[in-house]
Amino acid sequence: MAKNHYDALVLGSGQAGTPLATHLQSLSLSTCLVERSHIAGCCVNEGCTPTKTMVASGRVAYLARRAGDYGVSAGNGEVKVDMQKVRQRKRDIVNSFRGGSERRLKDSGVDVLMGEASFVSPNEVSVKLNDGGETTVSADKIYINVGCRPSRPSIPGLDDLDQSRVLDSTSIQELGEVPEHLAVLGGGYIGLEFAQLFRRLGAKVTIIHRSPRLLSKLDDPELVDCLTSILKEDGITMHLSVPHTTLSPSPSSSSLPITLKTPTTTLHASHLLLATGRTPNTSTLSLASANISLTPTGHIPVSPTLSTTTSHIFALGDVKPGPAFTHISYDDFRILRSNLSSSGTSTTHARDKRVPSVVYTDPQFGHVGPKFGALPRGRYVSYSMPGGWVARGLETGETRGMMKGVVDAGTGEVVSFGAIGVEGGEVMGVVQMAMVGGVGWEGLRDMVFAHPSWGESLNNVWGGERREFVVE
Ligand SMILES: Cc1cc2nc3c(=O)[nH]c(=O)nc-3n(C[C@H](O)[C@H](O)[C@H](O)COP(=O)(O)OP(=O)(O)OC[C@H]3O[C@@H](n4cnc5c(N)ncnc54)[C@H](O)[C@@H]3O)c2cc1C
Ligand SMILES: NC(=O)c1ccc[n+]([C@@H]2O[C@H](COP(=O)([O-])OP(=O)(O)OC[C@H]3O[C@@H](n4cnc5c(N)ncnc54)[C@H](O)[C@@H]3O)[C@@H](O)[C@H]2O)c1
Repeated sequence: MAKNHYDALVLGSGQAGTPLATHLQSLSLSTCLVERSHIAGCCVNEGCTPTKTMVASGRVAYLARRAGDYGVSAGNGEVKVDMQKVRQRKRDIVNSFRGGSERRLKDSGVDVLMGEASFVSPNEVSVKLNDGGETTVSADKIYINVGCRPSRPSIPGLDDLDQSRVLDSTSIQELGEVPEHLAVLGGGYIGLEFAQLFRRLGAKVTIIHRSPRLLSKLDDPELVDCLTSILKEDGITMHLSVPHTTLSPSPSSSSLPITLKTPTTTLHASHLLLATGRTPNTSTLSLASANISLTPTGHIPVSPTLSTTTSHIFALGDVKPGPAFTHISYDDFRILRSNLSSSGTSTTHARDKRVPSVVYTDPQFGHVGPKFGALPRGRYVSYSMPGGWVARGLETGETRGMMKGVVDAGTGEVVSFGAIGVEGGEVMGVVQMAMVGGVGWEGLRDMVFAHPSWGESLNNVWGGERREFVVE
């Protein structure tokens, strides 16, 4: 039975809020968690877990088509996809992951309220309960972990389309059949992962992107261009540098019901995926009642220890500005956990220089370090090596991709690293560890890695194309 006053109140069962709630309760602090939709947040229910589960199906389809390259016969390269089975496999894994989180919360003794939270005052939150009614709870400390939702851009004609064909990153995962022609608006993480997945499952796919290069958040031109050519090789059509698109229903005679017009092209699609970014879930939180104002993008500004302008209220995960990843949200939990103990002096600064990320295309694009355009002033040397130099890649028939390390010319420290490869995320993780441990490029060059592993290529990348440059 829920109480009215708690030591701690957690709003949103995201990647930080769920472990934080159980941790607080384990410290004998009475804790309540409010969640409006489902326990375990976006990552488990509609983000990382389901998408990577579906991407695995796409990879199997890709390999089945290439079976002949390996001397294996698999239906002469003709691959059939049962989308309902792909979806069921995804649903099963999501249910199992969510079930685990629900059990852990229940066992911990945290009070869980399923409903929508909004502030009444700096210490009080009203909860509109999902099964009817409303209640108010108060707490000494409040932790906001409400995440983001897919943005709906304002595009002329969007509202005139048959909305069952207009998809976002959540609804696309519930399709029961493969679209005939998927148009993807936005060439960021979500756009690319779904574009390649549905191409592999059998759809015709076209990406329309605003900027001249895909993946604006990972701006190294050499790496992004490498991944772009791979996606083109996979049969994805791209329209880049498209300043605006207009949409309209196609004439009834057309089998493809969506018409997209850009300044240079007109195309027809069966489905449209909106992958143009995510909006923080702050508009219904009544944050003004807690004396918290928002950034122009609707995020909650925080200090390096994650406190808001109201000192007993903290914000964690995607709802604050900065990189929006599960591992960052979970690290926000770690920072608060550390600071709950008397010796804790943890801040976000420690990780700022070395945020890792992986775009789960195949090959993956793993990256760690600042964006190319955000390298601090200094002298650098970059080393680039094509995937065709990697023994493991040649042996497994997976040479697409490249690796690139950027090194401080004075100290030899690796400043950033990108790996496009089948296990690009794992190789990047090895370099991330080297960066944290102060192992420079020469240490990696001379490290004894097992042969023939992907990691072994870290001996060789420094023999690749070498470029010196200065950031003024
Ligand atoms: C398609 C997709 C794929 C992704 N893939 C990856 C990946 O591979 N790797 C990666 O690191 N990241 C990935 N992400 C991003 C990742 O999912 C998020 O960064 C991660 O979930 C962290 O979110 P969070 O902790 O801020 O909160 P979330 O996980 O977003 O949880 C917030 C919770 O708060 C609830 N909530 C919102 N408002 C209220 C309210 N008023 N009252 C009560 N509850 C509320 C929501 O229902 C939700 O459950 C992906 C995202 C998407 C959409
Ligand atoms: N593998 C992962 O870690 C992973 C996977 C999916 C999502 N995510 C997280 O979720 C976030 C959101 O993903 P996303 O792909 O929606 O956003 P994004 O910001 O990564 O990419 C959206 C892109 O769409 C472009 N765009 C915006 N409006 C447009 C328009 N009208 N026409 C054409 N292009 C337009 C933007 O310029 C931008 O580059 C990611 O940035 C990431 O933090 C992570």
